[in-house]
Amino acid sequence: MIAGWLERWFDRGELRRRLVALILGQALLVLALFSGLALLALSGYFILASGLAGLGLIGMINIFTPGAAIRLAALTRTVARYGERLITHATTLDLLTALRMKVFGRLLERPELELEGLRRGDALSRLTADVDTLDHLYLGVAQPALGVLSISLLVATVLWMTAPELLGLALLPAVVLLGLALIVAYRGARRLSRRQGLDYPALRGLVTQGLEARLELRALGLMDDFVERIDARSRALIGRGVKLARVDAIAQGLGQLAGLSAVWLALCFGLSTLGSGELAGPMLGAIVLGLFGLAEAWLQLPGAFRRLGQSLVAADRVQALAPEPAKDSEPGSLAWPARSSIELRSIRFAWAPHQPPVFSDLDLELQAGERLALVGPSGLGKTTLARLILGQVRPQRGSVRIGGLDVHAFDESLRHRKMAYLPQTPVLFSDSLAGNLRLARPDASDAALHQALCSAGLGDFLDALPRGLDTWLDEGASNLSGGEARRIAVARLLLTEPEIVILDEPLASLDRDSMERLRLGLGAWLRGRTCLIISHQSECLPPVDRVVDLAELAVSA
Ligand SMILES: Nc1ncnc2c1ncn2[C@@H]1O[C@H](COP(=O)(O)OP(=O)(O)OP(=O)(O)O)[C@@H](O)[C@H]1O
Repeated sequence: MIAGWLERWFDRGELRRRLVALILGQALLVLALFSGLALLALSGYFILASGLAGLGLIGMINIFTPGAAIRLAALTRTVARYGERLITHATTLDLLTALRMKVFGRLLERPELELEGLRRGDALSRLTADVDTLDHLYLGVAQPALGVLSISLLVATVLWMTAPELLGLALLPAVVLLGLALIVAYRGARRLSRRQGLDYPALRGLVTQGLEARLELRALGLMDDFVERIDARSRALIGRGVKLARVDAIAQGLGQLAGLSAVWLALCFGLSTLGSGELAGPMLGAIVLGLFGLAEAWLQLPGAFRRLGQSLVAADRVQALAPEPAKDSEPGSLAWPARSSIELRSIRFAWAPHQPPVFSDLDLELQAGERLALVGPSGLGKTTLARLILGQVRPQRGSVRIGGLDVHAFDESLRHRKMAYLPQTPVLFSDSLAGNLRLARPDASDAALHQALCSAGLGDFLDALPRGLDTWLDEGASNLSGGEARRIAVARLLLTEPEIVILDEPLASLDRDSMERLRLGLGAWLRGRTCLIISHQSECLPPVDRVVDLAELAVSA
């Protein structure tokens, strides 16, 4: 299971490079566990032998060899444990770093539309948490499980050689009980973690929504109801946490019972056979304390199996959010055509199979360098059309061609460089004004930024800012008016050099004066570029060659 998952994310070379470290770490862990066990067994032997010799029940004993062996075991345990931690933690962190890079790399390969969904759905923070959970998979699950299995086999072999009857009478029942503890831990954690994984984002989403809509909720008198909903969700989440803790406690209890039952059973049956001379007293002491050491090691297992359940749920989610890219989705590698005309032919597009199509048979053509205004009432599909041209979504039928070539044949980064898009609600980052503008052109001089702001009609606005280009913009540009934020986004666009420009409501929320200034600035910049301007009304547009009403286009289609 774990091996299959690892192979899906890492190629054999990457795994082989880390394999030596992983094997060395595992060997050191087994050595540390074995030394701990030997320490207890030897102590048991030594204490009983000394006691019996003191009572005169056995003859002289050698105290030097067991004493030296105890010191050696204690020293080995400490050094092996230190080395194991050092090696395995470094390797696991290294693997996790590589995994993170791969997961986020794959995410970036997903279509933009899906990424939008991820951002909204809080999926990214869940993904980060899930990748972090995966460090348990080796450190908290595979490694202790293999280590404990190794020393359990070792103890079974020693018992088989020294007191074979204890194998069936003491060890076997304890192993059955331990198996039960592991099943409880694994199944309980898997079931509850899956639900918890859904509850956390739902609660976070609800709290964020509540914070964003707090003024509306207050105005409508719905705040108490909303708080009650958050409360109910968090109570459900806490309830699941309590259940998980209960499962954990039951599994730990069963695990402890398994270990201690091995000790007690070995003691009882061992004592009963002492008289028959099958087992010497000091040897029984070694076995009982050795089993005590094994019981201690077994205590790690229920926790490891609980983490296995949680990690596998996390692994499934990571796999689902960042699946392997389909083999046929190789990015195109065509060069950009000399003439950037746009041609949409017989387009049928629906957002989802069960939804009515936005377009059922749409044709539209823009000559290279032409400036077209697309007008029409809200909800008719103007933005959808822009996204089809940008290649963000694919039509179910028909083709979108740029310069005669399919838009998806171009590499995505080339498309981003050659096609600029001003969305209806552009995003500004919490950064300085200059930082926001330089996203479009990192090497732009202050003079270029100043010029872009003036062309967007923000010359006076900039002059009035005490800190000028260094002015800080709050998250979501909340310290700006809607019109200012929109024009800053336009200024950012003016710093780019695209062949095709799509502007979604560029002059919305502006007064007549600002609109006039922006029309002039945009008009000069758009010269020579193929341009599609989307608007509700045919008035208030930058100068265009042609106006097309989408309502007529869609009806005539
Ligand atoms: N991401 C999406 N997922 C599902 N449906 C969508 C999505 N975006 C838009 N739609 C639907 O597609 C239809 C066209 O929407 P679109 O935003 O393209 O219209 P519009 O003409 O640009 O509207 P407006 O002028 O109000 O921006 C609408 O019915 C809308 O609900």
